[in-house]
Amino acid sequence: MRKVVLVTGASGGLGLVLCERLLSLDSQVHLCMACRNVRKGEAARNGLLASHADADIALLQLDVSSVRSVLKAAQEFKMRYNRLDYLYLNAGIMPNPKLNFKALFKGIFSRNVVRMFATADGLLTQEDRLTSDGLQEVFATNIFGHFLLTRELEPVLCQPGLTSQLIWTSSNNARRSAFSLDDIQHKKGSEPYSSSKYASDLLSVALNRHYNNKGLYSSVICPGVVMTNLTYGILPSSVWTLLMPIMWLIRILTNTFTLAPYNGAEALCWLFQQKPESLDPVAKYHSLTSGMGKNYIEARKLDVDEDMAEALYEKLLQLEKKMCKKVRNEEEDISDPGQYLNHNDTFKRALHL
Ligand SMILES: NC(=O)C1=CN([C@@H]2O[C@H](COP(=O)(O)OP(=O)(O)OC[C@H]3O[C@@H](n4cnc5c(N)ncnc54)[C@H](OP(=O)(O)O)[C@@H]3O)[C@@H](O)[C@H]2O)C=CC1
Ligand SMILES: CC(C)=CCC[C@@H](C)[C@H]1CC[C@H]2C3=C(CC[C@]12C)[C@@]1(C)CCC(=O)C[C@@H]1CC3
Repeated sequence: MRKVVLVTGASGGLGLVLCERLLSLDSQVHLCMACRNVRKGEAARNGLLASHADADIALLQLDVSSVRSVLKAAQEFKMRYNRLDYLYLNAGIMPNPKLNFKALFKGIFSRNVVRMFATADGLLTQEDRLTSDGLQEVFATNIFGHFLLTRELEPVLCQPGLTSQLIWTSSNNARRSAFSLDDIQHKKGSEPYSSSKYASDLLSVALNRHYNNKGLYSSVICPGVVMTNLTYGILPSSVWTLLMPIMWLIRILTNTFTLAPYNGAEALCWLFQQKPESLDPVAKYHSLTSGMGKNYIEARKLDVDEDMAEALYEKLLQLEKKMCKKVRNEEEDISDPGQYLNHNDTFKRALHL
């Protein structure tokens, strides 16, 4: 049976390279590229068709940070396909990153240098903002939109007698101390990215608990440090040009500097080829590249506990209920113009007109 695959954030970076690699692994796949920017999506699709002329590649307009867009895209997907075998939850943002140069300089001369380059612990902060739904944008994009998408796609993901996979693009930058159950959106801190990536690790564990019995399996991967728009946004391009030779040297020191998106996508592709039942529900699958440029995968235990995962899952369910109600109420208001006439009548009566 031909597999159906949906990739979020497919217009560039890791998502686009993943699409290319999936088509090379399985030319029969039905590939659906979910992109927020239709023009960019079309350009990406045309690029793929240039090298895979017979491939079945569809586009789906999706802004994961918008509740309305997620609900609409899920509806559209369910009208087009009756099942989904792989859902890659890959779109992600790290807005307005600030690099702490003092910490970087100190770290280079410390015993923790390798760890610092692998995880960026203590090196990065971001400035978050609110979406039009009133959610923190990093949380809405990296976590909540994907959670909602998964829930809305449950009917096509959980088909009797079939298994399916959710694959989250997490990060080495996921850090327990950046996340708080009392502030899951990270309204109060300055590391929303670390918080959201830790939340994805927790959520994957909880989803396994709730959905494995329905044939749905969730995994998280870390692509390593990859040169994409997300990383280029951290420093001015002239600085990156100067740093690139050093970045290649660092690869000898740490296998997490995968650098090329092709290498970073290794774990994403590896999971595509695995039986979901054989995967470890509490592992993170790392794409690694040796100093000689060889790609390989390593599974490392997640730093999560089940109770915390469950508590986050419950909070997300509550938020889902609240946000969907809000959006559906707003839609009813728009589709029932009569009520504005009624408001108008009440207004006129009040003025004795
Ligand atoms: N690069 C790295 O070193 C690492 C990256 N990651 C993770 O990998 C994933 C992919 O990032 P990467 O390829 O590096 O970064 P890019 O910035 O190159 O790509 C991000 C993709 O996500 C899309 N996207 C962003 N916001 C939204 C949104 N609201 N709705 C829909 N799509 C959206 C972008 O679309 P558009 O083209 O419209 O901007 C783009 O296609 C992210 O989750 C990131 O956190 C994890 C660890 C390391
Ligand atoms: C001397 C030298 C090479 C300085 C540059 C250092 C930093 C720009 C990098 C050191 C660790 C990197 C890192 C990321 C981005 C680039 C660094 C901060 C990520 C945050 C990118 C996105 C992730 O999800 C995790 C990465 C962890 C490590």
